[in-house]
Amino acid sequence: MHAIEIDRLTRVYGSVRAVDGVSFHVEPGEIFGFMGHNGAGKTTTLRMLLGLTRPTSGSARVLGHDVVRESLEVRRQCGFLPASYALPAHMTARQFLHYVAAMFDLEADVAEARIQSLIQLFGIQAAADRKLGGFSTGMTQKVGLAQALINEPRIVLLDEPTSGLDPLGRHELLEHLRHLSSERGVTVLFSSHILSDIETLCRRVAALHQGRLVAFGPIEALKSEHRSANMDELYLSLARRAA
Ligand SMILES: Nc1ncnc2c1ncn2[C@@H]1O[C@H](COP(=O)(O)OP(=O)(O)OP(=O)(O)O)[C@@H](O)[C@H]1O
Repeated sequence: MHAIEIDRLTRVYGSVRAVDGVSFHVEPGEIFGFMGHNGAGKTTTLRMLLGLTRPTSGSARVLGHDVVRESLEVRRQCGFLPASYALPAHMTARQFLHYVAAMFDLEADVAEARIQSLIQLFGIQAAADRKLGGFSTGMTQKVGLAQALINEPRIVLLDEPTSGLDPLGRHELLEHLRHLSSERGVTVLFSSHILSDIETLCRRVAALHQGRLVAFGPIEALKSEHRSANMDELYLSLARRAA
């Protein structure tokens, strides 16, 4: 069974085909790159996978569950880091993580243990009891990733997780994702327009351009097929062919 299976998924907004007949699949435990420039349809696809946006047509399954009919089960097994969201400035990181744990109905002692280990995993012990309002972008991303892992998801969907991070923050985040995949077998769908991050982290990708799938497969094979030396060249070549 594929971890994620998308079949002719489509979402139309008026005259805009935000996602247009997209099909691809993601294997369990892989870090899969989902690439495309602004407006390509990445966020809309992720939202459909989580049951937050209803497909106009087509279907998708996450761990075998239909994303429309079984969206609660899908959300129970997924972690999600949205592209941008406002953390509650008045809460501390620890309070916020407890709040998210309560939404997943975690028992108090289970929540406590998980929060403690996530705080350690992301190295935010010193800031855990400070208010989120004063957190830097990098610290905010760490808390965002910690909340996405609170339910010990088998799949994490990350929407532009490295944008706004400095090189050290980016390096640390990519290391965390590698650890999740290799040590815990978590499947990571890594959506980004920062193609170098995708190249560093992922073996296989799907590329969207104006809502349509323009490539799917191993990066190395795509690069040689399109005679591209790097990811930017590859994406430009794919986009030109699609135009
Ligand atoms: N709720 C909505 N109403 C109308 N149009 C929308 C809506 N959501 C997305 N769109 C349109 O769908 C297209 C795809 O948007 P989407 O946010 O999925 O792209 P993206 O690849 O995530 O881009 P970005 O990297 O800029 O976030 C865009 O043209 C966008 O304007």
